[in-house]
Amino acid sequence: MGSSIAAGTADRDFVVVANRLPVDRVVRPDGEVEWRRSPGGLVTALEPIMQSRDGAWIGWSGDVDHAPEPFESDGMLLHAVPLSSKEVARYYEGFSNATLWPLYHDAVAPPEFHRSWWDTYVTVNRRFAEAAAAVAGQNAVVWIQDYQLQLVPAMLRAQRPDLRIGFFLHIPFPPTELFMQLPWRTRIVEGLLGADLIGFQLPGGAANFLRLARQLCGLQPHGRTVEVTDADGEPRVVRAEAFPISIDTKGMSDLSASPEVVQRAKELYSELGEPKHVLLGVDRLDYTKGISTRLQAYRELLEDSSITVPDTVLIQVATPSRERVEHYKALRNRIELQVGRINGDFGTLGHPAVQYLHQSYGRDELCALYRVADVMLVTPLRDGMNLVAKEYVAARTDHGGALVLSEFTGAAAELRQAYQVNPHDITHLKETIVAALNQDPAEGARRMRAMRRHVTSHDVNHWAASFLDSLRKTNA
Ligand SMILES: Nc1nc2c(ncn2[C@@H]2O[C@H](COP(=O)(O)OP(=O)(O)O)[C@@H](O)[C@H]2O)c(=O)[nH]1
Ligand SMILES: O=P(O)(O)OC[C@H]1O[C@H](O[C@H]2O[C@H](CO)[C@@H](O)[C@H](O)[C@H]2O)[C@H](O)[C@@H](O)[C@@H]1O
Repeated sequence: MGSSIAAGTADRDFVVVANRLPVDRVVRPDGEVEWRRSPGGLVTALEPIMQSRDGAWIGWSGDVDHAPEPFESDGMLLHAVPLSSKEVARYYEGFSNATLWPLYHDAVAPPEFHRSWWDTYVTVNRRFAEAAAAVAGQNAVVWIQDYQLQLVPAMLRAQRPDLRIGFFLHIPFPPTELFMQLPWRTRIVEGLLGADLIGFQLPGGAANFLRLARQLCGLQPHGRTVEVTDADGEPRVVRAEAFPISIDTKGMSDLSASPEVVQRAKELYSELGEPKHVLLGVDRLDYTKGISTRLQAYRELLEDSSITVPDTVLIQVATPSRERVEHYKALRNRIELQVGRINGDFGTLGHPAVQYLHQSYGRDELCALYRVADVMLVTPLRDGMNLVAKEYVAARTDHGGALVLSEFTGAAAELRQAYQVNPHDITHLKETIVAALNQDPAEGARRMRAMRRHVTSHDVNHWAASFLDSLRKTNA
């Protein structure tokens, strides 16, 4: 897919800058390289805008030391930013995923601070900013995504003051007490202030940011805005606001109601031995997702015979993630030890208590799993949003199932009818799982209908449109 074109033509009206390109490199059996679109809400929402507005997407291809020439794909220009293996280690695995990621998630794992990682983060952010400056046309809209690229807004503005610049943070923005640990805290806040609009998942993130703009940069916030002075001496307004991200709700509902997925769900249920209760977890194997506490609660329910095997099974899909980062390696060992012990202690021949899958699944299979699960366990210790929770709701076109949802996810602010829980409180987590397993079907359907109404009216298109509308009005 896609054809190679000349680089460096600054003519694009709408440019997305993200750590990753929305395509995966696939080597066909004949050795030919093909770029296949990776499924994801962000690209689904932005594709129509890209196509109607001459769009470009700038990102890393996931390859080391090699980037394809810019190429057109599905109506947008894909512009790959190259990263060397040292840069992947320091910018991506290091500063992004071993410094910022844990720090921004309540320091549930200790963040590491290394000056060499920071230096590489600056270098790589500059490379992304230069790529955006080279691609964006006069007065174009540039939308930068996420914590890997927090310096890009200011770097880009310095080169291209004509641009309208938006930034969206997909993960939580931490309380000031935690953020202040970061040796480069002022540089990050200044980097973000290069945007006209900074979007957060929750209002609390925006409030934390504005507090830091006062504390670290001496600025005076007024409501949701703060005024800065640019290099040319001109004043500019920066707006910080919440835009909770969502999913392609219709796409997920339609897929779930398709005859293939309905049939696959029946097969899965039969393959599982038609248990009375199916519980499900779907997460990247990440320490923020609370997989360990979830397993502990499940173990204790088996210990006190609140549930039994083979009447009950827990399916845990743990998608491989950031596998070279130390905390992730340690987490995998811990989780797999826990799963092994539960199965050793409570499984029966042919009926494990936990079906653990350290694999990535196709979208259809994931959707069939959502349909089969009586109880969906979403128990992160901290999560920016958690799209899995919203996908489960969208997939339950039958109004069946129950969602157990950590109050420390962004999704909890919207999915009020879920069985909300503090995952640190194992006793309450156990009680909540039992309540969800034994819910009255009419009450369950009422909850599910209400949540479905919300994700239908607040889908990913609504998210993108609200952000871009607010960006258009800021400094208009
Ligand atoms: N196709 C596929 N998607 C997955 C798999 N595991 C997780 N996902 C998707 O990855 C996304 C995870 O988003 P979210 O819950 O917000 O957590 P994040 O991993 O921190 O971004 C959801 O859209 C999931 O459906 C998998 O095995 N296969
Ligand atoms: O690119 P990876 O390092 O493999 O990580 C995958 C993505 O994880 C993070 O997701 C976040 O964004 C979701 C959508 O807004 C949100 O629901 C979730 O709570 C966040 O954790 C990360 O922010 C992305 O940049 C990564 O691509």
